[in-house]
Amino acid sequence: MASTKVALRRGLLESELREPAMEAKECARDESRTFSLDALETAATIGTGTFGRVLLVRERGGEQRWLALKKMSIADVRKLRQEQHVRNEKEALMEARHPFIVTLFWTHHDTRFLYMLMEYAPGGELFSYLRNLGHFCDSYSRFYAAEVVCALEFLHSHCIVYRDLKPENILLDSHGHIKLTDFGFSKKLREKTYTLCGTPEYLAPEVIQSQGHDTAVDWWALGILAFEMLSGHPPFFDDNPFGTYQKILACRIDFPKHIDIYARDIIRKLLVINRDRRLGNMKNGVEDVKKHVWFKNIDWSLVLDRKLTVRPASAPLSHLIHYIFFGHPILFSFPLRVVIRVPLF
Ligand SMILES: Nc1ncnc2c1ncn2[C@@H]1O[C@H](COP(=O)(O)OP(=O)(O)OP(=O)(O)O)[C@@H](O)[C@H]1O
Repeated sequence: MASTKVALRRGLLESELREPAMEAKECARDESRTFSLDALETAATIGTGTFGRVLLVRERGGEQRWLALKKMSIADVRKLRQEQHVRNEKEALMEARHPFIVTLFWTHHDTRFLYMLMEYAPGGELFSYLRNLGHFCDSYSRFYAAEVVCALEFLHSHCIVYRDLKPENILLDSHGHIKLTDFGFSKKLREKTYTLCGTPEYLAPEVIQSQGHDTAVDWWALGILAFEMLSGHPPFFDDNPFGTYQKILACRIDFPKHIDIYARDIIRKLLVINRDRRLGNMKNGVEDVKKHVWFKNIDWSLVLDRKLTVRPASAPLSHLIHYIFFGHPILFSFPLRVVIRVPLF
């Protein structure tokens, strides 16, 4: 059922923005540090986005640490009316210091560009691994889902709704742990919000129906992500967004046969149209998610310390041999070996 269109990086929805004013003043993210563009040397372009590019940089004569510099054209941001999203991204990332969220060190602007200096995640996007492998096994999916749960728990405790959970926005660090990125659609919630934004396949029903939404949309998106990791495609998909929305609202989930019963159960409980009955959004909040039987072998105290490993039980013999000889978590071995994208020079 996975259409070739799903294999492409999914486009974002344009939201209706009402605040055209550009706020672009310099901001020192780290109290003890400011940076200077002149002191940064560029090694390569990591990738390009809608309004600019992300560069791999490091400080001349400073620590030899690699950093990612997102450079956005002010003209393009204005043309596409994305000022509010840039502002949202900065506001959320400045507040969100967490092991599973990419760290923003510094922001800056000149007459033509806005700059965001961030932690570099050398493993690239989870999306690439997922598309290369087709789908992940139950253990890998649970591993990534557990780290996402911790990141969402943190964001929601700071009243930040993320609104753009998908494999393209989950980067991996050099040890294979996640770093959420792309906070353009995130928002500090003061009350319910109404902006239509996100990626069609990941939109919660209440967003499609413009009912006003809150952090519950991230738990819906976790259900979509878990399904996509386990099956290789999202549960609701069509050739055009309207068809996708109809399928989301119908909420008929066809599970591929290989998906484990506990995984099916948590996905069903996350993909609940009535958000008052959606896992993660009920009285016990995130605890209901953490206590779900799919996560029964997860030691949550290890997750935050980035010490969770994946048991090689369901992995091929080669994984097991690697694990026994090297004592590394399975993440370091084929197939989810993290490809570190630092140029050799
Ligand atoms: N901190 C980072 N470390 C490593 N790679 C990064 C980092 N931030 C972004 N990238 C990569 O750089 C590329 C461009 O990212 P950018 O955020 O500009 O655009 P995008 O998310 O791909 O698209 P858009 O801006 O249109 O949503 C992507 O491939 C992204 O994975």
